[in-house]
Amino acid sequence: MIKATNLTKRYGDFTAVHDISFTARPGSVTGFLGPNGAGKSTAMRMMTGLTPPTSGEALVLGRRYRELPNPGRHVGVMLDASAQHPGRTGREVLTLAARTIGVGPTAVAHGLATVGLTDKEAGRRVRNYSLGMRQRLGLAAALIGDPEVLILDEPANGLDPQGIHWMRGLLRGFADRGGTVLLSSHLLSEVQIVADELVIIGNGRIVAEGTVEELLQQQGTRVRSIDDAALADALTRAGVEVTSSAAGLLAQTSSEAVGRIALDARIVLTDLASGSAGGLEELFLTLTATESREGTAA
Ligand SMILES: Nc1ncnc2c1ncn2[C@@H]1O[C@H](COP(=O)(O)OP(=O)(O)OP(=O)(O)O)[C@@H](O)[C@H]1O
Repeated sequence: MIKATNLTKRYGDFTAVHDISFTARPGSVTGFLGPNGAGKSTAMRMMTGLTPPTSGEALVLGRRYRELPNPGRHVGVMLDASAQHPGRTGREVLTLAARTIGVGPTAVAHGLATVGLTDKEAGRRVRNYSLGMRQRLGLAAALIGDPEVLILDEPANGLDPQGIHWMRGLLRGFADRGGTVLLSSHLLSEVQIVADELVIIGNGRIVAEGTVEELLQQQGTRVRSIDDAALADALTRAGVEVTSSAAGLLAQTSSEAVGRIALDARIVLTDLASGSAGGLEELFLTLTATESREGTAA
């Protein structure tokens, strides 16, 4: 697993990562989500021993990354897919990665097959790769040591919808076999379809975390019924805060509580869902609004 405890990084008087603590667990895909400049890459660099924290610590499989014996056999890392040597072929990049951590050449063919790069593509120089192909190659390099943990910075960047769907299957399978996955993105849509748990970061701080369902529940419950006025009345009488909009009623309680109150009032529900009409997108924008460039400029 990955455990960050009070992880902080300061550059002069600028704090890029401020006191973040979270755990990414085996068997689940944890999405690290935040707008540009939120501190995701800096946090991942600290987790993989590339940047020393100013304070706090990040442990991977119970140790600091640099203290892991042959870390490539335990932790697959992809921080910058475009950093691969442009003059080498994909196969050369993977062969070098395999040699560095001491795995045999069969791992190269297996890695290429896993990420769907053909023999012909593997023979081309990386400078001629599309961004999506580089991401696939980066993933193959991260997976080559058969690690238990994956730390991936913006792995879906440059992938087309089919590519994102494919990556989701790959990471899901990895997690289902007991692996731990931490992946970052600035796009909710990318993370939402892949991740079980979300850690949302804005301006270096964690602003929300939990499963998609838990985060949606924080926004309340969206409900429609055959008589919204009567339902709003019943909810208010039960002490639940209710607001009305074109999308129906938004009740500040769980969907179970709304269902029970409607049952008691004998009102038929026609629609019941966690979260506001804007869903997680609205939550993400609200939580990170004051932290993002647009929020700061406004
Ligand atoms: N070496 C450095 N020196 C000074 N500031 C830095 C350094 N590295 C990162 N920062 C700053 O820290 C902040 C967080 O950057 P980081 O790259 O971690 O963000 P990010 O969430 O990964 O963003 P993006 O989605 O754009 O990749 C930014 O304001 C960045 O300019």
